[in-house]
Amino acid sequence: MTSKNIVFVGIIASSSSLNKLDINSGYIAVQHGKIVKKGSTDEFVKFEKAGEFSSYKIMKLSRNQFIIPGFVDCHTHAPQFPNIGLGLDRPLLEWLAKYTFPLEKKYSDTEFAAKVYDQVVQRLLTNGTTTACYFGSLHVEGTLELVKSAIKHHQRALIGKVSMNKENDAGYYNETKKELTDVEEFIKTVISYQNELVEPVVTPRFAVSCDKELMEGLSKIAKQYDCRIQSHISENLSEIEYVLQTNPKCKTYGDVYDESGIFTDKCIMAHAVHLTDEELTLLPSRGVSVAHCPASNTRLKSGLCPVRRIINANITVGLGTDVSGGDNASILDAIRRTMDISMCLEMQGSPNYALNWKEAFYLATLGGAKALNLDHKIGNFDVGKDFDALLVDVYSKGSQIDEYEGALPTTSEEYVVDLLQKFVFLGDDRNIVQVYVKGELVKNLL
Ligand SMILES: O=c1[nH]c(=O)c2nc[nH]c2[nH]1
Ligand SMILES: [Zn+2]
Repeated sequence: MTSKNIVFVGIIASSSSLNKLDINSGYIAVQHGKIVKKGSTDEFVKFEKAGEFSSYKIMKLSRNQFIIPGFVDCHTHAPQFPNIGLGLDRPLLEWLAKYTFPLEKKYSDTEFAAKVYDQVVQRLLTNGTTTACYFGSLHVEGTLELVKSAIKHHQRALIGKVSMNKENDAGYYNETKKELTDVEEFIKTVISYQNELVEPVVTPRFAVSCDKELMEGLSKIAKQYDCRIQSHISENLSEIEYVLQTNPKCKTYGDVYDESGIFTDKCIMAHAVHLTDEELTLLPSRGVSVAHCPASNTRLKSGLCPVRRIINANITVGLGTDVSGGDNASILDAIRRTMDISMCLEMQGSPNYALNWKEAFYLATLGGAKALNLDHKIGNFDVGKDFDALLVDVYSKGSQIDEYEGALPTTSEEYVVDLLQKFVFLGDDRNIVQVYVKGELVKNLL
């Protein structure tokens, strides 16, 4: 890894809002990992002539290359990666009991944990995920291995030791007191590493595996250490039924979390497929954001999440791959499924539900950064932000995208939009030729 002062000159694309994707020819200057200057190509030429960039490495992009912000995965389960693509024949609660808890239990073995997590972090960086919000397992030491892997490979990561105190067949849970002590130990240890890219997250698995006493204790810890909280909500109808049965005084699933102090502006909830109108008012009133996980919602037959309805309710939304309920560890896949699921809902009669590719790209970048409360640092290329970025080559050698001579428009404005569109619909890790996190080069195919 090398961190130099670099100026990138060429096509630069990033979102400033859901409806505004800026694609320009120009330059971005990066110093000590931060964006210090940007502007047009003419300005670059002027500054270069004046010697302003004499201490910088100059990267001139080719006609088929562009720079975009790194992808943000707002929700994935690192210990479940060995199960990716397997065991997707059961609905959520049966799937957890049959495949997921038995695998996650194995992370009491720190050697096993270290090996898996090293692969997981590298896979995500290869896919262009510069920031990931991870669920670990129940184990302090095992989940610290994930923290160490993220630090080693220089990935920006929010990492939670999973909390559960309700008995299950796998015996995969803790007594409440031990759980609260373990969570504090985990948080203190991560903070003691003093790594600027990695932060701990309080992580009650969901209200099926955590009782009110535990959730109240966890929300106090989150407040004490000023941590984010992540969990799951309203993914599956049987899950909702169970939560309401076991919390008879609550009218909605959201009330269960809210009454335990979980719902704050530092809270990220995965799924939210079946939210009621009351919950669609409650979540934004508390500043809760949602990680939209279209792959697992389909694979576990949980439902078609009405993401446009959630966005219209003023809830901040990012995307999650949710491995291994989700079967794909790339945010490009989450972008495409977001478009597909929202289009299915539109075709079933919900007008204007479909998200177009520019909107889905926003959710994968700035939307995710906002959902994780990281948009002051990442998500687009505003001056002052950290340089988390992907250098994409649409026609890189061996990629899936073929170049058809004369097929794309010749005006440069249309050409660059089409290039980005091709990547969003067809690209994969072979097109992501460089990945930068806070200015450090963490993947290089050039
Ligand atoms: O998709 C999911 N994956 C999980 O591991 C999980 N745990 C609770 N709810 C969950 N949903
Ligand atoms: Zn999940």
